[in-house]
Amino acid sequence: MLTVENLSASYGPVRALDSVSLSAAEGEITAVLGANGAGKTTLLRTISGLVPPAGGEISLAGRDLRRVSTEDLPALGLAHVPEGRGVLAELTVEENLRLGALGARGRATAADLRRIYDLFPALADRKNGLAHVLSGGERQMLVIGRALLSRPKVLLLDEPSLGLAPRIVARIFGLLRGLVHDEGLAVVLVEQNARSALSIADHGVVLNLGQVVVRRDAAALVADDALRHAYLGF
Ligand SMILES: Nc1ncnc2c1ncn2[C@@H]1O[C@H](COP(=O)(O)OP(=O)(O)OP(=O)(O)O)[C@@H](O)[C@H]1O
Repeated sequence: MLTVENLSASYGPVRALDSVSLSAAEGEITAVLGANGAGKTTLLRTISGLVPPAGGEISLAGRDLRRVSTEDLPALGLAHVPEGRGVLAELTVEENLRLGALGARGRATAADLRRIYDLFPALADRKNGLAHVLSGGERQMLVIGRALLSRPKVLLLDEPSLGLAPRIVARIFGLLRGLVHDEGLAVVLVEQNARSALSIADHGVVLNLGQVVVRRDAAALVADDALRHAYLGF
């Protein structure tokens, strides 16, 4: 569904991505792992057109994304949930969700909203409350739910586990796994929490200094003690 080939990107003299190749298939989660500064966020931002590529190719269902502007991506089926759980704090939970449909499809229908509330019942309980009262885990559910309202084919998720208790991470990742399985979504999951990410991922790609240093099935990566210790810290 999403294919990235030999993608490079720089910030001035800093080469943050160096010829990175990766793909994300329908119904699968590709985890992108690596230390601080490895280039994970830059990879997602370059796919989304927020950082201009210095070279390489990006295609979504065969279409060249380098020629598509960022604001047109939701309509083509690409949703990006950046790090930081940005919600509009003074809007209600439901108003925040409705924003997710706007860029891609116009107005959210009652059925669209019901689908998100079925997936994340905690949001249904708070739908008329202001987003600023949500816990960190609920905010993460809200930004994922908002992205899903555009009915993406590919979902880019940047560090969804950051700062959340392990129990909440397990719950959100479990929901994500179910969603990918049921709806055939292709997910690129950027995480520093390699252990949790690999517990739900199909494939793992490790970045180091902007380059892919390991690419394995998730289970094989977890089973390889030497790789795990060298790159993943668990
Ligand atoms: N806006 C920027 N301007 C200049 N350099 C940047 C900028 N953003 C990132 N970098 C540099 O690019 C490299 C890759 O950073 P990036 O944020 O993509 O890594 P990361 O793997 O996502 O790390 P983190 O987990 O800390 O977000 C680092 O050397 C970083 O310092």
